[in-house]
Amino acid sequence: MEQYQWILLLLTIFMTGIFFFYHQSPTFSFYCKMFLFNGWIILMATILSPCITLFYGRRVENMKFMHLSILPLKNIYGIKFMVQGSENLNIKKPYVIVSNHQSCLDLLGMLEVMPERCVTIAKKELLYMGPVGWACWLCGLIFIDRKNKKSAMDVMNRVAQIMRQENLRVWMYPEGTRNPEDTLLPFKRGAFHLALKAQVPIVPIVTSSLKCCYSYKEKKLKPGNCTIRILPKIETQGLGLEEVTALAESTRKLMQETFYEISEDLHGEKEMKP
Ligand SMILES: CCCCCCCCCCCCCCCCC(=O)SCCNC(=O)CCNC(=O)[C@H](O)C(C)(C)COP(=O)(O)OP(=O)(O)OC[C@H]1O[C@@H](n2cnc3c(N)ncnc32)[C@H](O)[C@@H]1OP(=O)(O)O
Ligand SMILES: CCCCCCCC/C=C\CCCCCCCC(=O)OC[C@@H](O)COP(=O)(O)O
Repeated sequence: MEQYQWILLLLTIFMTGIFFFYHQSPTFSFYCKMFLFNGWIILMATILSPCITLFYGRRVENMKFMHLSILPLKNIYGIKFMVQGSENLNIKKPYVIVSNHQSCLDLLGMLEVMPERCVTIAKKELLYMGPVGWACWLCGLIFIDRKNKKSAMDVMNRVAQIMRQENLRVWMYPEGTRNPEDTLLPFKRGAFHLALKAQVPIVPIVTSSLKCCYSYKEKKLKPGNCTIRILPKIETQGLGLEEVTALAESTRKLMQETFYEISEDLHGEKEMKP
């Protein structure tokens, strides 16, 4: 046999193996789906980043490229978002969005409802993910070093200074990390310091439990319907910095109640856990 025929034969055996295992093992099919999910993001970032650098440079408007390139993932994986309360985002001025963070699927939900001129606060590690980090930087994401609290706070304080000047909305995950459980983690205070310092409102956005579509523990990724509820803004004008903790607590309580209310598999769950 010629060399290329050997290669074709090996490739066919390899693909048949993948096909076989994909249907035999749920764990293997989960990893295949995750590979495709991350692979798609890396591919899009690799193709688009050089073009965006060349034509636009770093600007918050590039977020629409992220939106367009990530959109197909929603259809590929059959994840449907029902959005409630969109009218609550009809605010012309800057504001801080606080949202719960369950898994990588939150990226799809975030892009589904993200208003114009909105940047996300993200962990610094994302910046080192090659083309993905480059794409995030081009879209204006703001990176914080969670291990270096002082520098993280400095960055946040600078954001507070510029968000009114630049008319920016800021998207934050106050839990500070992904949390697949049904009880929200205690809120970090960065988002609330930001809103109070810039004297802008807070808009809480809650995504219902994603367990119907995704669970890393159970190695599950399947089509499903989720609800995203945008709550009315919480005004911060006139509030002092001494009220940060109370504001963070009351916002968390409101979001936890909303989470139980909109998560179908948690209906009836009323008890508030600490
Ligand atoms: C174009 C093509 C595209 C294709 C490719 C697409 C790529 C797609 C990729 C997209 C990626 C999407 C991005 C998603 C990423 C999401 C994340 O990374 S989430 C993780 C990062 N985010 C956060 O961690 C935010 C939340 N954290 C905080 O807000 C924190 O408060 C903190 C600012 C990091 C500080 O940390 P820490 O000290 O642990 O925080 P606290 O416990 O809250 O505070 C302790 C203490 O300090 C006071 N304080 C907090 N902030 C301030 C401040 N700014 N100024 C003054 N004081 C502050 C706080 O009050 C506490 O004091 P106290 O006395 O105890 O009350
Ligand atoms: C040339 C070097 C190539 C490096 C390749 C790196 C591979 C990167 C793979 C896929 C990139 C997909 C990025 C998806 C981003 C999803 C956002 C997200 O969910 O971030 C997690 C963060 O909110 C919280 O982090 P932790 O829960 O604290 O952890």
